[in-house]
Amino acid sequence: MTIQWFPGHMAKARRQVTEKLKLVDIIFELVDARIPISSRNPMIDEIINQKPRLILINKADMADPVQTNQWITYFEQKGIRALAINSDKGTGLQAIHKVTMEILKEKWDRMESRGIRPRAVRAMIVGIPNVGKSTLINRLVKKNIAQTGNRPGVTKAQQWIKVGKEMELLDTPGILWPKFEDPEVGYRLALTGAIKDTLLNLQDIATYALRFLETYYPDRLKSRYEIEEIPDDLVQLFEAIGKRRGCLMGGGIIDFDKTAEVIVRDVRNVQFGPITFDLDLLERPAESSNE
Ligand SMILES: Nc1nc2c(ncn2[C@@H]2O[C@H](COP(=O)(O)OP(=O)(O)OP(=O)(O)O)[C@@H](O)[C@H]2O)c(=O)[nH]1
Repeated sequence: MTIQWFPGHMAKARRQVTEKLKLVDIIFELVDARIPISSRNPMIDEIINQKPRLILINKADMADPVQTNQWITYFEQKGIRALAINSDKGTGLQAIHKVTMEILKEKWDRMESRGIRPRAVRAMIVGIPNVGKSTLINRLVKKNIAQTGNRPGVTKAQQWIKVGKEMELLDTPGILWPKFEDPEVGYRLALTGAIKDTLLNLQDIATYALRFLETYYPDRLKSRYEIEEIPDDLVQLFEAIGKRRGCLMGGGIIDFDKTAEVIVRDVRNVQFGPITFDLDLLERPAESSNE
């Protein structure tokens, strides 16, 4: 899905999530394991207010597992439970219900002490575009409900999807916008496929990826493109990769656009192995004042 986030659209998205909040006991906030902070909505705390929440760090198969564990600790130190999952394969999903019941224990105990019979937990998934919301819903219900229930122009009541006997999910997830203001975050969103390529210059995105790989994963960069030494000069690096990958125009001149495309595609297709891009955001003042 392609979304342009105009202020009006943001207000509408926010309103839709806020309206549904009162229907659920808990929010499942889906983030991308490669960018657990950059893939969060900047106003999420304000939007979901005091509602209990579980952060689901999705696409864990594409991220560095050591980093993912550190992110889980990070969130838990802030008092938010977090789980690493892979919605594509269904890994880690079994723990969702158990942890949800731990989060909601007090509320459930209170209900029980007032003689209210235990009922299924009601939950809603929220997250930025492409983070895997529909995949997760489909996995949880093991059917292809999420997409088919979402035809435009079809007026429908709020639908609940049963996940086992003990949980019910809203069939439409809440789509929230990512942080746009920070260019670094923008590149990371582009590299993980959360925003359209046309929003940023492809050569800039590729340059960002190369610099990142050079800094944190130089061996993976060298081995992917069979380069002995990474040249300091960016043009030379592009040329070396372009030559290796046959990105040439007439006369043997390197096609920089094509080379950029190859690099970005390789990152998205995990050709450099699992990578976490949010390595250095833990101490950002903007983030800590947000939480
Ligand atoms: N490798 C991997 N891919 C995943 C995982 N979860 C989702 N995907 C892929 O990510 C892409 C986006 O998934 P969707 O479920 O369509 O994401 P969404 O959040 O519903 O997207 P919007 O409808 O744009 O809001 C798809 O190609 C999925 O197959 C995961 O855990 N691992």
